[in-house]
Amino acid sequence: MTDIGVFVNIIPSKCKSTYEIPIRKRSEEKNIINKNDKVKFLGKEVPKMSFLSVVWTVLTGPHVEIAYPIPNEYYQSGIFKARLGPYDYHTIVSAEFAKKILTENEDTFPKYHFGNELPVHKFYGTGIVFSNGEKWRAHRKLSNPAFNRSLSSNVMGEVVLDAFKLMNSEIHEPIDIYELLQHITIEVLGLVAFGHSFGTLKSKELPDIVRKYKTIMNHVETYLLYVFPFLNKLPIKRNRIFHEALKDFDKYIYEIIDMKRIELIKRKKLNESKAFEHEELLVSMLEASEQENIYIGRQELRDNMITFFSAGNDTTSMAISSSIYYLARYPEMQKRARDEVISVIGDEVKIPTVDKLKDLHYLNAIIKESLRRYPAPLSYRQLQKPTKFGEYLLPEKSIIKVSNYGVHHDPKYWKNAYKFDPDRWLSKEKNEKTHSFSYIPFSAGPRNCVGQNFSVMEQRVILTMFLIKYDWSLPKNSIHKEDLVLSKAFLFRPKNLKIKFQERMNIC
Ligand code: HEM
Repeated sequence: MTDIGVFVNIIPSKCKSTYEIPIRKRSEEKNIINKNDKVKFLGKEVPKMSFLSVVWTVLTGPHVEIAYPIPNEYYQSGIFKARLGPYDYHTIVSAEFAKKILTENEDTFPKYHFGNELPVHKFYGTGIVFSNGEKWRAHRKLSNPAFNRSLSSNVMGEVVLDAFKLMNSEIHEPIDIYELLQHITIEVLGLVAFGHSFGTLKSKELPDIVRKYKTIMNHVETYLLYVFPFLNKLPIKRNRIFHEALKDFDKYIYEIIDMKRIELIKRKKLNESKAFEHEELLVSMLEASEQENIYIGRQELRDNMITFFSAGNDTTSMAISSSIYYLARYPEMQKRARDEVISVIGDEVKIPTVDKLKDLHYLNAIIKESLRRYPAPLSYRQLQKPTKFGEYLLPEKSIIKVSNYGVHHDPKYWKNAYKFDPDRWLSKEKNEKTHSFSYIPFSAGPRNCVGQNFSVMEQRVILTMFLIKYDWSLPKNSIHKEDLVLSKAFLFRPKNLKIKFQERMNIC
């Protein structure tokens, strides 16, 4: 941390700022002075997080907006900025501003392109999450039908039954629930995306390829590598281990892709259709690319498969972990959720059907509330033109982050915003003070989450089966007694969250 000066915002703090922007047809804007082919926008300066607060949040927490609680000043402006390394990041916490960014045409506010040297780019490449324009539209066209065809509560349920076997052999000790859920979701995604079992639940010992994946993710999520990009270029051990793990992981994924392509060609020759109730994502995308006449190359398939695999596992694991955590912390909620599950599904450990899952109103409220408290903080965009947010005018190229976490805790729309309260989703008044964009865990608009139905189904299946099979609680010495403590990763995840499970006595 010697190069602390990188944090310092060189723009002097004053109440008015002046931006010089090449002329466009924007004469309707206020505060414009025409001058020699240039216009000057005199906008009020967006509130800036102090240097010390930024340093503190980077060192102690996962994200700058998680200054807890978010200061009211930022809710009044709806936007604030923080200097991270070489750039100013503008964070939106207003539902109205989020709506503006998310619902406009996807080309007006495209995804921010993280530098090619950054680990996020090296791992995800230019698949659906990070591409823009025509390339993104082609990916999305192939992904939508593929996701609809790959939903299967049976695959998810079978994996949970395997997890129970592993849990029962270790039930005398509190279990790291996030880690277990990661193994469950990796296994589900392996089967759903590639028709491939990674074997994460066969034994406590993790398969080598999954350990490599974790090494990669650990590196990709290291915040300091984004704040100080030069670190990525240093010939240090950490970077070398990352590149080696990435090479091995890629080789593994390419082998699966090649195998599936051959399988598909063989099936075509024999004129066979698969006898499964669902189709693997990879195969569905290959089929859709033929039907739509959209060519998808080997590397693009790799980028998308890796994206689905990764986007789907940490996010869903966090969502279920926080539900399990709150149910451990509030036993009366756990009992109410279990009573509901038993009354709708019965007291037998079995895979629930999709129809029944929809009738679990209280459980669904728990899932919604968990996603409100801890959504996946992802959406980075870059302005292609000067854009007004209320009284603030931001220049072209500004980097914008839509903080769904911030929006989800705005006191304008959420009473006791930091309280976990599933009943807020069931009460009649719930819609009185809301805004259509005050709840956006899966983002919204054209670039919303393509896997949201998949994830919600997975959360429902896993929580339902856990509620029938086990009672659970926080160990006496838990660091999470007062609140969920988060690790310093890029995405939200709990820090060492151990849960004590006990098999219920009266289940069939
Ligand atoms: C609780 C679980 C999940 C949450 C909270 C979540 C959240 C999000 C959010 C906020 C975005 C927008 C990102 C942005 O604007 O940069 C997104 C996009 C995306 N998500 Fe999810 N997600 C979840 C599960 C999944 C699953 C299970 C998959 C796939 C298996 C998935 C695949 C994707 C993809 C491919 C995109 C990019 C869509 C596009 O750009 O067109 N997500 N997700």
